Amino acid sequence: MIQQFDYPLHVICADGAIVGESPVWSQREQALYWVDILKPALYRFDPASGQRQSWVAPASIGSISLAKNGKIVAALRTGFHWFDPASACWTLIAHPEPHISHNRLNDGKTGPDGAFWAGTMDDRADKQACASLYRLAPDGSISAHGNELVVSNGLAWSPDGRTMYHSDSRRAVIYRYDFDVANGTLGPREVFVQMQPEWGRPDGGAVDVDGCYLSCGITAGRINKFSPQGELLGFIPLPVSRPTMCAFGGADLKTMYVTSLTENMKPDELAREPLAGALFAIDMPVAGTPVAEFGI
Ligand SMILES: O=C1O[C@H](CS(=O)(=O)O)[C@@H](O)[C@H](O)[C@H]1O
Repeated sequence: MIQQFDYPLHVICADGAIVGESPVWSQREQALYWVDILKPALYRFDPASGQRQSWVAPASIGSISLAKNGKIVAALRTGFHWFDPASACWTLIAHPEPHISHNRLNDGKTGPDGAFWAGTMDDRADKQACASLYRLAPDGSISAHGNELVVSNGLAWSPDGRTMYHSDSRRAVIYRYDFDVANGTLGPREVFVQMQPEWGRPDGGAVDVDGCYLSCGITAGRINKFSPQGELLGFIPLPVSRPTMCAFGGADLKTMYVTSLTENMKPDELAREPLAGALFAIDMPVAGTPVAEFGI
């Protein structure tokens, strides 16, 4: 039986982001970072003080990861970059696809191997399967781990680090791979979930301490909760139709932050959804699995 989970939901920021994405919780700072891909901008929110900061990014910013050196790794359209919040400087690390001008880097996350995993997406309206998944190692080298994707998305790892989840939003499929933490390598790709239309397309995801995969169902206005076996257990309804990514935060990792978008929404849809593009916080009964920081 599929359950509806009505957990308390709070609006953190209702600025109408173009494409809000990549919420990342900093345990060290007890603060949340996230991006608006197309603005393009990086944000920081301190729940204790309510204070917000923002930085303009030099190109579309698909995702970010915190790094062990206190900086941020960013997946910009122009390649992987370092961002130093202290100096507000962006520095190129490497570009995986300088030859494909219509692609941009999209969803990304640091895995339990300490590397930043991020994939690309076809940014054209008529999307083709020309995107790939990349691993940026702490030494700055890049390796490819899958191609013929349309919109790479949904990266997350199981609590023991031995399973990696990854989706292709436009193929409406979530994959799972055995993950070798010591070597940062993947086993064969397996279908974890083939989405039903009413569940939405699979956007960003996160894993809780029970090993359940929570996936933003973009266009369906919900977060789908899947068991470690890929069974739909239920969903969290949202006041917006296009949630983009979720991440656990708070001192106990029991706050789920959720970003959303307004891109390509028609005026009547925007009128019906005054919170489109907002950042939300949901009080969760089960804590999330901590996300690793980039580096060794
Ligand atoms: O991560 C993203 O995913 C969405 C998914 S979809 O292509 O709409 O299915 C996309 O809208 C967004 O631009 C992108 O950043």
